[in-house]
Amino acid sequence: MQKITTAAQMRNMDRIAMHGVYAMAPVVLMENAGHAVAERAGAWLDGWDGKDVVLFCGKGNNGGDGFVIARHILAAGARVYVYVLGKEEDYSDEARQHLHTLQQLADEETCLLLSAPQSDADWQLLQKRLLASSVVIDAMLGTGFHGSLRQPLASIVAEVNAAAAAGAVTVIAVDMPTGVNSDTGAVSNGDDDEDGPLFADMTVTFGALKRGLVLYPGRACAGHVEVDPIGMPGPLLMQLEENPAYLLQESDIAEIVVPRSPDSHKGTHGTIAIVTGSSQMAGAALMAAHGAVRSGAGKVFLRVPGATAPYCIGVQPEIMVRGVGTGDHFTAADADEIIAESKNWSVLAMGPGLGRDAETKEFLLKVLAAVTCPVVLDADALNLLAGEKALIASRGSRIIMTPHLAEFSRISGLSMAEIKADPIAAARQFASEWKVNLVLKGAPTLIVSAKTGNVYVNSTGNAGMACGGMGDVLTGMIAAMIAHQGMSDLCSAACAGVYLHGAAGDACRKDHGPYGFTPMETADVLPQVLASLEEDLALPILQQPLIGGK
Ligand SMILES: NC(=O)C1=CN([C@@H]2O[C@H](COP(=O)(O)OP(=O)(O)OC[C@H]3O[C@@H](n4cnc5c(N)ncnc54)[C@H](O)[C@@H]3O)[C@@H](O)[C@H]2O)[C@@H](O)CC1
Ligand SMILES: [K+]
Repeated sequence: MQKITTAAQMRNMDRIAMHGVYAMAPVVLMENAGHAVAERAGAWLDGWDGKDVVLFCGKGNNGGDGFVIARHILAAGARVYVYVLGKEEDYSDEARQHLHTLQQLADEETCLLLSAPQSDADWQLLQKRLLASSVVIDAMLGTGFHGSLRQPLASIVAEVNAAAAAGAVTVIAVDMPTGVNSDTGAVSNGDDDEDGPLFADMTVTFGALKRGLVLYPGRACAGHVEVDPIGMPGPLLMQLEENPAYLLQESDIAEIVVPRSPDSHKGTHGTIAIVTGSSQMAGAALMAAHGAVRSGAGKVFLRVPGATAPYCIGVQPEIMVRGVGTGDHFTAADADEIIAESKNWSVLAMGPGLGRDAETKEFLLKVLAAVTCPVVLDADALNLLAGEKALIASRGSRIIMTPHLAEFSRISGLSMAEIKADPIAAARQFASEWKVNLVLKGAPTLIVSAKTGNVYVNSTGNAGMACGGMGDVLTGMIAAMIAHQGMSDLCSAACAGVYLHGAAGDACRKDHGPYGFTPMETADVLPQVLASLEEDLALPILQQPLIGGK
């Protein structure tokens, strides 16, 4: 599983690598970092031979990495213009040492060392060089960046972005794209194009992923990301255990969503109860139930308020629908019937289209206090339970809450700005206080384990999924995953549901276009997504075809 770190954790790791028992020379770590970029970017670009490269080296250690890169790509046949943006005397010892080595290689033909542009003529020359080159390497700022870009970096970044937009160059970022905060993903100058961040085609990052490479808006600046261990001692990388966060990838999901046993039956795959809806919003209930059906649930029961039932019965034959009571929303009087039935359920999901009537809150409180199966809470259930931390916490981590950002703001009491400043910390804090597994829906969606506090950052999904009903489908999918054969805990089920939901959205984007595909269509491609997940897995021996087939 790919770990995600903060700048402070990286600095700590660097410090132990250099000054602890490992006693690695700083100059060696920097050499490894620069060499890793030359190698990985070279492989990605089909080699350096004959390429004209413009390389910008900032005044910190990110710039020092740049001096190493210059030496390696020169040896590999590139012609390189190196802009040295810091003063020699201000560089760290290791960066200055690499600059000295590079200075010995400088000539007029293949390696030109230049200082920061000052006059109009300098800027015009820089523009010309950018347009005439094929690759730009950004070694201006890495994990040391914060705030908004100062000059001359802001103007250089604007020139690089303009050259890239003109289709002239491929942009490689070293460790972080310049202008992206490595801890938060915040970018220089927010939405303003002026003084904004650099947009890279590829980023080679060191040691571990940085949060700013997986959180938006920074993630959109990074392009293709590769992580290189740069020779850090293995135990140090393993030690990044404090407040760990991980990127969820296909290989992680393939490990938890294992193929079904060939002798399984519908009882093996769970009885999923979706208890939700109101007459105004019957569709939300149906979409949640459909999400569960398409995720392979053994049986799906939909329980809706009595007056809502006529809109749901017969819509989809595989969903077993029944009305409870006679109203158009649930009330406390409906709770006993649900509690009695729940003894046969593997999981209960509530919230989509539930409505926010005070009587429905009484129903929810009564049901939650009595049922013993795991519960998924979404949408209006979250709004109604906003002040009920003690009741939720008393359920012993048997709940998954799935708020989007606005719902999360309402229940946590945090402002949007506070959440966006550090979503990973906000999500982790909430899961710990409420003792729940949390799915904080957004771009990207974060999942927090109630048991461990580990945070998982989803890597699938796209903006086409930003439409009503997608969350309802997700609720049903997560509920079905809880009952999936071999699923070890609620957090794993939440991770699987979120990842597969995003992957299904990505498949729809590919098939239908960037947006306009529906939540029901998204649920419908799930079997194909599961098929691609199983492709690389060996089939259990009994499932291998005996005759023919592949
Ligand atoms: N031993 C280490 O610490 C290693 C560090 N490495 C590299 O070193 C980088 C971190 O080095 P540093 O801590 O020197 O930081 P950076 O090189 O990322 O940046 C530091 C400089 O950025 C300036 N700065 C900050 N915000 C700015 C803004 N808004 N506008 C303009 N300038 C701004 C600061 O004044 C400082 O001079 C990593 O990203 C990585 O590339 C690698 O060499 C691997 C080893
Ligand atoms: K950089």
